[in-house]
Amino acid sequence: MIQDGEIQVRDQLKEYQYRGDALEDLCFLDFFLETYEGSIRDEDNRPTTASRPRSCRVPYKPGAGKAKTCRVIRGKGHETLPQFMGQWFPRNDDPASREFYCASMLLLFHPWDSLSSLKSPSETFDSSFKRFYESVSPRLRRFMENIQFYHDSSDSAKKRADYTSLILGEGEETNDADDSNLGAVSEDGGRVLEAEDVTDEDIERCRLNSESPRERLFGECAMATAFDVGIFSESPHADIAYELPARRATLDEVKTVEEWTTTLKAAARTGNMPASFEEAVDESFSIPIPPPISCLIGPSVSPVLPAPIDYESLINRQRLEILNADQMRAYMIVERQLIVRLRNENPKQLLMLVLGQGGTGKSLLIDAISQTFAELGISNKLAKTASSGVAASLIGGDTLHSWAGIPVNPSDSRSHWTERGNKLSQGKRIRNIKGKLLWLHDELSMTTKDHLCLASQAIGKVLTREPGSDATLPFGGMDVVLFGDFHQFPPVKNRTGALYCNRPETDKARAIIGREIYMQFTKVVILKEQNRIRDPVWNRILTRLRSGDCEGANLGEVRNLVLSNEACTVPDFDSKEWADAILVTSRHSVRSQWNIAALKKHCRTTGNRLYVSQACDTIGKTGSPTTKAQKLIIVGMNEKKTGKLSERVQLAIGMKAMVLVNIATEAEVVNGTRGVVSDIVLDPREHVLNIDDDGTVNLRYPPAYILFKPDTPITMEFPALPKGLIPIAPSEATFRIASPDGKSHQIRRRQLALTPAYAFTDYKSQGQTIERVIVDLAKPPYGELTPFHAYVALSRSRGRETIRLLRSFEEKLFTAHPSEDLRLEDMRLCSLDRHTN
Ligand SMILES: Nc1ncnc2c1ncn2[C@@H]1O[C@H](COP(=O)(O)OP(=O)(O)OP(=O)(O)O)[C@@H](O)[C@H]1O
Repeated sequence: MIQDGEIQVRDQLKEYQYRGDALEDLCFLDFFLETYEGSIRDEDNRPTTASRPRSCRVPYKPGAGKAKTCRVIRGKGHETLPQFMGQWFPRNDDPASREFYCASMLLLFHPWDSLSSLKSPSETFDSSFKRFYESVSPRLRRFMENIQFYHDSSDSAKKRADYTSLILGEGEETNDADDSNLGAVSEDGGRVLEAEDVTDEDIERCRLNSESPRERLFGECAMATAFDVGIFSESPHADIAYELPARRATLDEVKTVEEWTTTLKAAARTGNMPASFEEAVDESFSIPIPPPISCLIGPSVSPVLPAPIDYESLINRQRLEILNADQMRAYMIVERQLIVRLRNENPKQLLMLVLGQGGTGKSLLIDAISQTFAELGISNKLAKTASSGVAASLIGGDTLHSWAGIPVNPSDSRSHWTERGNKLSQGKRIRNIKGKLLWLHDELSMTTKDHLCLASQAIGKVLTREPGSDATLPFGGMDVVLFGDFHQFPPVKNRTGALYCNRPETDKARAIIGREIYMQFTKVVILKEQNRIRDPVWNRILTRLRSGDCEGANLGEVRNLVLSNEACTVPDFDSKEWADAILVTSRHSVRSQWNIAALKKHCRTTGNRLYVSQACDTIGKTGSPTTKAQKLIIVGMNEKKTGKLSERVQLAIGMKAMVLVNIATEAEVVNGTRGVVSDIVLDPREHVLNIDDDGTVNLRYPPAYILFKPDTPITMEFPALPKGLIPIAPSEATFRIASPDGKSHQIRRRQLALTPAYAFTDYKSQGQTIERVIVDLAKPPYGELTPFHAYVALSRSRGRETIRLLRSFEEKLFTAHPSEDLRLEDMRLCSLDRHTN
């Protein structure tokens, strides 16, 4: 410090030792927390003010060498954060440093004048500390516990870092031959993770800690609000008469389900969906293409032309009456184009955008176009995709990546990306694209410039082999209609990748080409009539939210829907309408905790049992069970690294569920399909059931199969099963883990690819109409919440009667425009819309 113009070395030990008598009872830590050094002279002469009483000052004792300064006692609310320089304090559980630890604690927390007063000459620091500790205040005791907590936390973090460092990066060779090596000694002689180091408690702790504490807390706070407002309640289990546990499958049944699964997988691969199981097992099965139309597509070399077909008369005009003016405008552009194509009249390629707010009927229009293809008998000539699995399942399509066989990060370093990849994916791409007349793609807002370029390359590549294609045109000349709403989610983790972002200086070649292709979509129809939202006030709020123009009155209306606000009309969450309400949240932590609570509520009210399906993990080709050390590594892994199959899946009969993989076909039961679990049949090995006091059945193996009833009825039927039900057996995935000895191990996991569907993340909610929705827009612990999140979540239901917000929100979600690029693009698109007919 500088005193009287000179640099003085501060001696905090001396300052403490020479503290005035009034501060005698302060320990070393409190001395610095509760007092600071001030000047005697200046402060004493200063007049007091009514709002700020003069601080209490205590002079140092003589000998401190501080005649001009004193200690000033800090006022209320004036807090200090001490910073301890150098190494952290010793730990309390290491005998080797015990005396040092006790001396340090006494020095810090026991008031002293000289070091010799901390203990008598005959005793140890340990015994003096023990005496002191018995009478110390709870506050100081907590400080000591926190000092030790630092050591406990760093031990756990180190242990976890050791374990997680074992998780293997991609692309390494597997070594299934030697899977018992986890306890080996590494080449440099260091000891590696021993299986017996790990206990069941370690595994459970790791499972609980797989989420960050802040994320978990965020979820717990959401749940606390949900319990407070009566969405959930903790009722005792004792009075509930649960159903008898599910039956076990017979071996014959297991065999049958295996056959079904194999057949469904094969059907999904070919894209040819049989109408019945019998048809599927018939090897000669294939979708019949109606001869009159298919023979007209492609070059017509036959000298004898069949009589022209009146295509218009084959289309049911009555069903189109539902379409409003803009929907009809867009529909007719597509129909006219299709008929000209079918007549082989070489029309100009159609590249059209159909845009519109959530609920303006884009999906309905896609459905109307699909039905026209069906009525003309050419459903196999229509391709439908979306950016996400859920949106794809809503329109009966596939994800763009899966349909066009686009790898995650395609590179053209050695050869063009379309020429690489295994035969299976190349073959699938050809089957999907070949012969298509029209490609409809939904959820445009999440499609990047890169995606559009890649899709154009994939389609162009396949069509080069087709007569009538034009390699100089994007998509090889195929007609394309893109659907969406740019005010919904932009591309994940790549906002500037959105089609409306023009970044020629920074974009790479592929994005620049994608943007060029996008600019060729000059036919634009904007759907304006709102069909989902029936509440004009809510519609106005959402329209303003899209451009960040909400005002005080709008915000007031939204606040009135926050369940914890007094002005909010809290619905009866046990009523028929609200019992099925779905939560939309930005965070997985809230989603997963909500799903568990909702499933328990379902079980309590219906008497259906809760089952916990534990994934069956085995090691590579040997099939031996995983060791505890391996289990510890695996429970800490993100689901993205375990083939998207969860370690545990909660299940109950009657549960609302969502399928997480493409199970039955590319068009019927796919990733994102929602429905209800109508039966659970256990694995035949499940002899002795492990049932908790609350009736929960902890399964040792995933069930042999469940019966699933999709919300959208399926056409396929299975022998001996009621119509509309589909059996779902556990899916399989393989992934790798590594041990520190450099050996890697392939883990094979069997688990049901299913999740309870009482809560969705906002990304998964995009495109869905949800009759009753509870939206969570609270500021998350990490990352940001944008107006896109708010708009997507709040536009899922019909109005103020059917929407509630769980917690309060930040106003800027409603008052900031989501993107300047989008504001400019909106103007350009409006102008194109006016000129499209
Ligand atoms: N012309 C119409 N007449 C009556 N109802 C309609 C019409 N168009 C759409 N709907 C209904 O409005 C609701 C929303 O339609 P749809 O899901 O097609 O909207 P969307 O534009 O695809 O929404 P999102 O952007 O959220 O996916 C649906 O229940 C649909 O049946």
